[in-house]
Amino acid sequence: MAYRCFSSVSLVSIRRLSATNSSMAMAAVFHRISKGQNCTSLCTITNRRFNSISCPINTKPFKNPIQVRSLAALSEAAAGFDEMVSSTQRKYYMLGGKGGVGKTSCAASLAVKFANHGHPTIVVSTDPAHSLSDSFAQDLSGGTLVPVEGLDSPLFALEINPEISREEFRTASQKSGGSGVKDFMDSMGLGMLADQLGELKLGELLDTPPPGMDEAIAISKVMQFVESPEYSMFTRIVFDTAPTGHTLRLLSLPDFLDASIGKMMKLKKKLASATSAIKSVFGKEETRQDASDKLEQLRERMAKVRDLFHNSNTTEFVIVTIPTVMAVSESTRLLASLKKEHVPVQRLVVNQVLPPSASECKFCEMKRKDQMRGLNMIQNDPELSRLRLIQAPLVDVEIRGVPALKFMGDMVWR
Ligand SMILES: Nc1ncnc2c1ncn2[C@@H]1O[C@H](COP(=O)(O)OP(=O)(O)OP(=O)(O)O)[C@@H](O)[C@H]1O
Repeated sequence: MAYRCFSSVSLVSIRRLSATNSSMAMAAVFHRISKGQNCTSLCTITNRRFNSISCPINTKPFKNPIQVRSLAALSEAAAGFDEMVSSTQRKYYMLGGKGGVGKTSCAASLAVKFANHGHPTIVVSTDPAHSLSDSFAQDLSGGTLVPVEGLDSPLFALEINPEISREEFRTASQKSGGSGVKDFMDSMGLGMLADQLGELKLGELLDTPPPGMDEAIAISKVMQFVESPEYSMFTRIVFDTAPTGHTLRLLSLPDFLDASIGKMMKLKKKLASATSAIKSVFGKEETRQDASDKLEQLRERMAKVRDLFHNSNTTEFVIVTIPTVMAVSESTRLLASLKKEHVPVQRLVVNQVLPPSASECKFCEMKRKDQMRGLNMIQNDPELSRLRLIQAPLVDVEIRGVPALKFMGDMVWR
């Protein structure tokens, strides 16, 4: 049986073209793709056989031309990248959505595009299960800013190590009034104050942190970087966030942590007189002061994170989804929660949409129908349909490495 790839877009060919730096040829390929020509014409341009997704040849035309039109109409919606790139003021973009829909690919491709448009950019992963390194096909781990190779403009990546950040927080809290101080106060016969500490349930908080706490700490860590004068040159910060559940909890966490840390600080002041007698004996005042400063800094940063989430002049949350009923339903819930938290949202990326094709096999036909259901849900949802819809086609190989991300960025962020 003869086989032909069903996807109109081939990264295999694009990689080859980008390796020869033939952006004109890439533009020609993409032009043909966007005109809905099938893979045969793309193969002709690139003179390359596809070897990824394939299905039996079936030259049947579409049964339902409305479906094609509807997909095409969606693809005409542009991201409004000009607006995203225009200001030289620092902007934060947070990309989030259901697991596996393409958040990292979209975030990384946006960061590459910003960098290529003259914005020194940082792309940050706050997902404890990082995939930035995989997406860029480079080792970006280590919890510090790492330059991304393969671009002419400055792009740095940061994968926050939640374990290390949590440990820092735990140490600071324990030194400044957490369970370490509780034991200490107990041993000094100050049981009443120790009970007050117990009420804060700090031990519990630190030993079994609520989901999302890693993220909140991660973001506060990012603030540490972005506030530092050394990094003031960066004008675009793109966050690749964890799947929806984490993100939602994260949004309410700055308030929660601010309150918890606030309680700790208050208590710290109450304890000041009691500890002043002790400190001379133990000579640990300096350490406690350091820890206390650290906690105060964390609190200030949390307040900044909270403000940042809500400032539509500087921040935008971009929802990423795929055209399936499950993913769209989750996007609806995410948007509702973001609205409730007053987080600015303007754009919805619908990723992995089957590109138009002149011929159709049974599998593609079924898949396209299925995707139409998801797309219709978006169009009929009063809230989601108000967003700027951006379509990203399904490509036939994994999106990995800078050339592939550049290609994706040019498709999505237009
Ligand atoms: N438009 C696309 N066409 C083809 N493959 C894609 C597309 N977008 C993403 N992918 C692939 O899907 C997989 C998941 O993508 P990605 O890691 O970006 O998703 P994610 O939402 O960040 O996942 P997670 O929730 O696990 O962090 C990757 O292998 C990626 O290359």
